[in-house]
Amino acid sequence: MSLRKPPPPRLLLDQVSCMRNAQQILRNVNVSIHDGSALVLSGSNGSGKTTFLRMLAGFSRPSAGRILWNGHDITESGVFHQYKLQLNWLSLKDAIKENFTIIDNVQWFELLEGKHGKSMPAIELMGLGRLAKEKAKMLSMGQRKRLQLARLLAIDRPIWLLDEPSVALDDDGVKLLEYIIAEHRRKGGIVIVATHIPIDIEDSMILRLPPRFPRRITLVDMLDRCDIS
Ligand SMILES: Nc1ncnc2c1ncn2[C@@H]1O[C@H](COP(=O)(O)OP(=O)(O)OP(=O)(O)O)[C@@H](O)[C@H]1O
Repeated sequence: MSLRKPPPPRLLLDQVSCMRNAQQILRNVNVSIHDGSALVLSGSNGSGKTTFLRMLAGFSRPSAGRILWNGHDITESGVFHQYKLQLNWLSLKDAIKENFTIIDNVQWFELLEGKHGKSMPAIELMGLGRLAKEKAKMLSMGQRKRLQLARLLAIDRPIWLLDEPSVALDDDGVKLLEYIIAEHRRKGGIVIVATHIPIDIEDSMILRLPPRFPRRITLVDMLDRCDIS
């Protein structure tokens, strides 16, 4: 019998609640996330998936509870400085420079990381090798998503926060996405993904957020709805 203690979670959400626009979006969420694991956030439009990711990225604070990274509260400034360097954020806003080439769009981020040499292999893996010297403005939506994923690989940070990563990808693109997620986890990385479209992520934890209810009707709403003619 082994008496070795299990490792503490890399990320721990402890009774986390979150408000947005004066509405309660998340209530008392508890999740332990270990190296190599994946958390999938699902739920209808407006249920709070992006809000959840934004909170993990430190763009907003929990209204109650704590998010701990290596046992430290990420809202403490000394901790946040280190924590944010662990994050790789992919969102629908793609931050692609239209007049830069595809390779420059990736290398620019890699350079900011003080890294070198991963951009071209990442671009090739994502199937954009032949387009590397083209301007980004000529890319299709799916190719832009592939470019974002290449950037994710080139930057190579341990915690991936992915907001609808499969949107606009074709079947092969989704398979590549599933592959790079599996590889990242195999190396001990963490993946937290908000998605409507089913993605094949082995042994993932699933957090289904309940649908939002419309907020209470105010006097202004009622006046707006009055048909005064
Ligand atoms: N910029 C904002 N300011 C205030 N409230 C917002 C803002 N963006 C979203 N919300 C509100 O927060 C709630 C959760 O939105 P969120 O974007 O997190 O949902 P989601 O599950 O990611 O939705 P979708 O599936 O449509 O992407 C919604 O009720 C929405 O109206």
